[in-house]
Amino acid sequence: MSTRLVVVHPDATVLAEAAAARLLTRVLDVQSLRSPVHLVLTGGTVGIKTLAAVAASPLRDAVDWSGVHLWWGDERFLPSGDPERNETQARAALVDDLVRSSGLPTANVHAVAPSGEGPGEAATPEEAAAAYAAELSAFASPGGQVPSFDVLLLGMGPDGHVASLFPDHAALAAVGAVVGVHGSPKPPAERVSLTFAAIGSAREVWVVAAGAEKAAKAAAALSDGPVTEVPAVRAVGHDRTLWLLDAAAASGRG
Ligand SMILES: O=C1O[C@H](COP(=O)(O)O)[C@@H](O)[C@H](O)[C@H]1O
Repeated sequence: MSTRLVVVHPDATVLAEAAAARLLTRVLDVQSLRSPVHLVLTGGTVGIKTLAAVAASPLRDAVDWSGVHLWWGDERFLPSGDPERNETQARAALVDDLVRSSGLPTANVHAVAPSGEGPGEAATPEEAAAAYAAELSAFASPGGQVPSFDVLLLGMGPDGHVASLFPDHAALAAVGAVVGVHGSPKPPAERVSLTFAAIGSAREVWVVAAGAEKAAKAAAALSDGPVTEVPAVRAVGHDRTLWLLDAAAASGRG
């Protein structure tokens, strides 16, 4: 049975540092049991702050990064290197440094294809989604569509979206592992996202959120509100779900 734990930190900085320490400890624990480790990164304010805290932590040197694969829960469908791409921000905060200095193989960094016409680029979100699904499937656990994700990080928007699954959007009902998203209410309009099926297959899902503007939707998700209004309610890990909040984001709970 899946368990849920809510942990409240005083502010966004402590939240990011605690989430980073927790993530590195989890990787070390998993590496003592099995290899490789599959981690899913998130974009968003606290998500990227958490990656920067991982980069700054002395614990990162205890991890065998050659046995870690990095994936993304969603991507903004934009050209390579665009500053709004989750990949670009994660590379700047952590990933490029791990490749440069900590032995993370470039082949273990599984980004969603950027928009464009060149090699490794995709003309539409659907084309990028299909390529990402194929990459996930190449590392899938037996009988599955995606790898057995050890930790899947998600940010949550003030509207309750997770990954690129927005309230009242058709992508909430998508089947398969990955969906191309059009008409996102948050720019850019075109995105690529893991589906709820893929998110729910992760061993652990960790939602990281900070700020008073997230309080109402965090409270709604934690009291099992309707998924069409608060997609984050379906951010549930197979074994465990962690909600890592700052005090402001937790302030809407009764
Ligand atoms: O657009 C996105 O937004 C969310 C949350 O962002 P935040 O800045 O409100 O924390 C993020 O989790 C998601 O990955 C991203 O594409």
